[in-house]
Amino acid sequence: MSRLDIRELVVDVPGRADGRALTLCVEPGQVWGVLGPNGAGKTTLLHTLAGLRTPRRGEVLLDGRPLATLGRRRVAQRLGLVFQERHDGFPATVRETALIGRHPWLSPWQMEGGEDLRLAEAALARLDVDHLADRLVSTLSGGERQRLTIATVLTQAPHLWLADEPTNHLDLHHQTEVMALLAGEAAAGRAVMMCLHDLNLAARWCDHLLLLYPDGEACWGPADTMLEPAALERLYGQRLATAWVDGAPVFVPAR
Ligand SMILES: Nc1ncnc2c1ncn2[C@@H]1O[C@H](COP(=O)(O)OP(=O)(O)OP(=O)(O)O)[C@@H](O)[C@H]1O
Repeated sequence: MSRLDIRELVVDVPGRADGRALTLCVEPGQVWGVLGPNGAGKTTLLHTLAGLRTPRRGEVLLDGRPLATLGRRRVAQRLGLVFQERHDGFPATVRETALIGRHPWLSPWQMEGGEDLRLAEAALARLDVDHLADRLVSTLSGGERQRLTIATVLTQAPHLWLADEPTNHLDLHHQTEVMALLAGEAAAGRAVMMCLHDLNLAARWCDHLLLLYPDGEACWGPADTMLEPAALERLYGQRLATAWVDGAPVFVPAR
């Protein structure tokens, strides 16, 4: 299983001072939530951790080796990224799209085999989009498209998930299903880091939290130490009312 070491990392948010450098480890079995208001740098951080953007300072190690020294294929065999934005290059069916998740495991020009297809079909069923397998992606609803994105990363079978708002567009049931899936991945020894706007999903499912402030300040640690109403109110510039339900805090905007 894989771990990500983040050392003295300053992500390159254009026009912003460095703020606090991040030093933390995302370890097998952990579920990290990244919280912060719009523009705080959550997506920029995730893309930096995936090696798609160069940090301003510091480094990211995947299994002890600097990300920058690993080939993209090696990275993609261990690390899966659920993008927030999607740009479909050419017309493809749902099944063909899920199979893209196998590309890091195939040599150039190698066709997908029976086992690849089995993994893709299982992932589509897990995300409840198997009945859409022959449909063109362009015909899907927003929530169906989001579930396909997650099914494609599940087909990729990474050790480490970086997920940018994985519950975007999802109804309540499918939000819960996706959070349970990601928690299950962690329980199976993989690691998860995800950006979330829903504090309550974070409180219920994440065991570690990273709070990113718009000025580049940050704090992180075990979720139960980070879910301080005053810190969260400062994070979002929003007063909150707090209740306890099912053993987890629930945060509601105060009017
Ligand atoms: N290429 C770019 N040029 C200029 N500014 C950029 C560029 N890319 C990102 N930014 C800015 O960097 C900041 C951080 O963006 P980022 O997408 O990481 O925020 P975020 O926390 O994910 O926001 P959201 O919650 O809205 O998704 C934003 O203010 C954004 O406008």
